[in-house]
Amino acid sequence: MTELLLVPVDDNVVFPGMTVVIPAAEVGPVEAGEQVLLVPRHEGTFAGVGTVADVSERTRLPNGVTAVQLTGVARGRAGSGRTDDEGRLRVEVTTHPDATERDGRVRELETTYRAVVEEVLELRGDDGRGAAFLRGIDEPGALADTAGWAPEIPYDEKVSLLGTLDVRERLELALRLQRERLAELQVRKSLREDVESGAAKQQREYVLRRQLEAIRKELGEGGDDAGSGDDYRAKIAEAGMPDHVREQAERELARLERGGEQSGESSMIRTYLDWLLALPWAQRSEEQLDPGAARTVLDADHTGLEDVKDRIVEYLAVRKLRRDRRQELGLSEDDKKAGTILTLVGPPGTGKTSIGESVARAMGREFVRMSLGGVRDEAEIRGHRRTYVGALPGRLVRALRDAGTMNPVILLDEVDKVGADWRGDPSAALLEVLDPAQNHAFRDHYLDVEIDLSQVVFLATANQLDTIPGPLLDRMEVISFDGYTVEEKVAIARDHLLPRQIRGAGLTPDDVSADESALRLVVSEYTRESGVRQLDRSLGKLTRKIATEIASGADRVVVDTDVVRRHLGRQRVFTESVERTAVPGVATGMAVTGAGGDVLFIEAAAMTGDEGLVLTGQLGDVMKESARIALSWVRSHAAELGIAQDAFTGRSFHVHVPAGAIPKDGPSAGVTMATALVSLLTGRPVRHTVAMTGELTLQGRVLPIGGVKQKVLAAHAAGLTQIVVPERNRADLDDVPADVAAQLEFHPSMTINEVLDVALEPATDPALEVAA
Ligand SMILES: Nc1ncnc2c1ncn2[C@@H]1O[C@H](COP(=O)(O)OP(=O)(O)OP(=O)(O)O)[C@@H](O)[C@H]1O
Repeated sequence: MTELLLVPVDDNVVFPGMTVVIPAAEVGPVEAGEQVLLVPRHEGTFAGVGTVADVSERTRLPNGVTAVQLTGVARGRAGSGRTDDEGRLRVEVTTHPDATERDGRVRELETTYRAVVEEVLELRGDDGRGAAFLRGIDEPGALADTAGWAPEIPYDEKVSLLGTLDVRERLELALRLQRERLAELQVRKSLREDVESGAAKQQREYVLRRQLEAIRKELGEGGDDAGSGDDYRAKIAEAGMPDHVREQAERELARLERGGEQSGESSMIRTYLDWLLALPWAQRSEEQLDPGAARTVLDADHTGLEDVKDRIVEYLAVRKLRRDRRQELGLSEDDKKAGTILTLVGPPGTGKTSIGESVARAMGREFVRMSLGGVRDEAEIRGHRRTYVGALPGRLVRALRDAGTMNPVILLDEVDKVGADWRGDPSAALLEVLDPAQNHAFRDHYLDVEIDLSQVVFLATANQLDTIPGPLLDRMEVISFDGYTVEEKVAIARDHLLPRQIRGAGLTPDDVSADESALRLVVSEYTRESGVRQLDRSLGKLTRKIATEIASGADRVVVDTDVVRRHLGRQRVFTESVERTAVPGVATGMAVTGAGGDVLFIEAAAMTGDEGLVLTGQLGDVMKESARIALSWVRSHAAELGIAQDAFTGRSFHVHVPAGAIPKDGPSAGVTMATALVSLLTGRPVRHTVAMTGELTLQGRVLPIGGVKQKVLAAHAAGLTQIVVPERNRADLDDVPADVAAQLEFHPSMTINEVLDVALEPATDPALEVAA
């Protein structure tokens, strides 16, 4: 214990490691090389812990005062004291150097502390010196003490920090203080930015307005003619608005005129009036509902899709009868039979959007497409209130503006991709829009007037049903698009896609013609899809190449299989199953993925290990369960399957489903997984002509699944001919087009044993069975 001169430091805290300069008169009689105890003091009250400091030198400050430079060394606590001859207080001091051991928690605190302080430094516009200083500090206690430098941290907190002798506690405290400091800095920064951007915007607007005035003057237009009150008055009078809307418009106009041009509100009022005027209040298309004529239009635009067209024509016929016989049927004026909306569901590129367009054409109405993909916010449908900065009307109002009539066909595209989050549920807004009891008085938040949507025909499209919100689905009448057969695709290419591509490439039918075998080649070897998107793209590529030939002087090109191969290059889609199923352990399944029907190859492998089952390929929980069921069933029937019981001991099994082919309905891969495992364990390869689907139970029963038609079409397109489906899906096979069904052999199965009988090559060599 040593006796040191006590030097009070008023309202300031000097930490070990800090250097301060204090007027010599306040310090007292000390020489370089001596030590003193610096103790923080506030309104006469001393802090409990101070800092032992080295006196390094005396300097003369620019103002002539002599000062002493002191550097903090360690924490120190004052014990008993006495007043010396010169009236100075000298105290017994116990020093408390920092303990240096570091445990995991301290290390963790250090890392977090550094990260937080770096962020603080960045916000404060550190030039790198602060960061370098921080890096130079190695001891955890000293690191915590760096909080003592922060000007934003109040005296009391600094005193507590100095008084915290335990290094870990000190770090915890320092971290809390720095976090608070960071939060405060962040708030200040965003406030500053808000103010700046607001001011910049206003300034910009002001400058632009001044320029506009100058330009008008230059043009001799004087004042502000365009968009003036009179101008609006005339437009409002002509717009044919319903009374309540016109009154609202006039009220706003009066506000505009009262406020004068310079008022900050005027541009907002103008924008609002422009939007009100943009709606086609008085415009209607004369509706045609002749079913025969409609059918002609639908047939002209689309090949195939007979069921779809039938359903649409029925819908139109019902609509027409209800309209014409409203009185006889005792229907109210409101009843438009718009309660259900036709929803076209199916894989991409199957013509859902384009048939929607045809429906509009058939009904003699305008068509607008309103994409709902990724809409999460109710305000996107219904607009933002005008009080919201940058407010705009919602998509419905914009759709009506784009349509130019109040009775268009509006296609709600991708209803299955509507999401909801904290900003509100867009599907609730949609429900209101679609509800005939409410939609004659739809209120957009921005326009804030009632808009009559009851004349609009709504259609919807979706890739899948399962993600459509339930209450919406209740209102929908679903029409499924299951994808096209090879022959249908060829016909679509010949009648629609190719002629359009030919025109698009600047060619005429005199320049090019294509034979059917060439189109079939493009369909089957260059595309793999349920719809016709890739097909359209491939034909586009082909016609562009031909256009180049014609432009370079060629006479006329007849597209045959050679031309296709020359222009489209190597074939893209292989009939893979022959190759893939050549080895035991691979089975061909059928699935419906987000892109429609597809075939997938499920692979099984075994290795030494005790992990039981390993699954790879981004499988959902349901698929993982299917795989477990498959393995359990195979194990429990090993003997009858001719699998040695020890085939399972000390071995792990690995089931892989290639990415990109993950079925939407997880359980339908059950039989395929079991077949792959049995194939692996018996060494019997799966027949390369067989494709299968079905849910498997632990008892080995095969349960029905969905999407039969889509799956069968995909298997057919992939060149498979033996199709295994659950017995209870037998009825669904009627949906498969007859020309496709004629080329396939179906095997409805009740049990997995029946599946295996069809799927596996016979056991050839008994030795193989054991070897696996
Ligand atoms: N049966 C058909 N007859 C003629 N053309 C078709 C047919 N089916 C699709 N098409 C054409 O294929 C293209 C893709 O169709 P469309 O964009 O309507 O698909 P979609 O089902 O709406 O796809 P998505 O779900 O991705 O929106 C369009 O150019 C469309 O005209």
